[in-house]
Amino acid sequence: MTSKIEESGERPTPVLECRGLAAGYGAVTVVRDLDVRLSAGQVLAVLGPNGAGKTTVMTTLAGLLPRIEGEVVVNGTPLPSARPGAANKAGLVLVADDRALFTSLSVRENLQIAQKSGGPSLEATMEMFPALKKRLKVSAGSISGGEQQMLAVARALVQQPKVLLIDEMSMGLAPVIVEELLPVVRRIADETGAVVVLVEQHVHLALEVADEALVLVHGDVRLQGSAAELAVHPERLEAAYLGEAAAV
Ligand SMILES: Nc1ncnc2c1ncn2[C@@H]1O[C@H](COP(=O)(O)OP(=O)(O)OP(=O)(O)O)[C@@H](O)[C@H]1O
Repeated sequence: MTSKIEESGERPTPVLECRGLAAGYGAVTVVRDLDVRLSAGQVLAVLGPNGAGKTTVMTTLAGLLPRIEGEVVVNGTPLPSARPGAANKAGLVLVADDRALFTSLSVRENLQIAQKSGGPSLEATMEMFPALKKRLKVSAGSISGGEQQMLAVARALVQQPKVLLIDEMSMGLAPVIVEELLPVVRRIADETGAVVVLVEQHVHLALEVADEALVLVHGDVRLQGSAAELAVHPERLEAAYLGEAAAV
């Protein structure tokens, strides 16, 4: 069905927009000129070699690092720089690469701490993670790495994110576990309408679930476009990783 906005040719207000974002540490700029425009339910894969600036982008979007330049806009409202509380209130939720779980608390308690009034119930959230549902009473420190990652994502979901930022969910996990987890990311975007920004080292798996992708190299966007296009042109990805500028 075609929406009224599509019929009139207007572009819908993006859920997440970054314009001319520059990020870094103190006077040192490590990411430059990042432009992103994502609508509800879209998944962006942020790719690139070690040290490219991917985590810096995520922490800056979440308001944990001050922006050096540029704007971050959520549902049309510009966010103040370096205000993690304001970013969270606007609907940005970061799943950090260290997962930051309360390991001595149970899985259920980790989720209850994060729950928001009016947010989804634990039961509804657990539908996405049947394996975790069986582990609700177990301490978060005793579940497997894959289950801990599920818990970290579930804990973000109970906060009803408009923008879910997931930094390297596959860190330390076997590829077979990553193959199970990444489709859940697609489901989250499809079923909740959240925008998902995903930093991922498993490039081909990430492109399978993403709508858009960008490749950061030394803080510059070397390639940006449709994930499906990139998936069928691995040579463009290779060129970007090797430092040759290209467009999708
Ligand atoms: N706290 C910090 N202070 C100063 N420089 C930092 C800090 N954290 C990261 N950097 C530098 O910023 C650059 C980008 O780092 P970042 O962690 O964002 O890259 P990344 O793409 O996420 O890498 P990886 O894939 O290895 O996690 C690197 O040169 C790094 O040394």
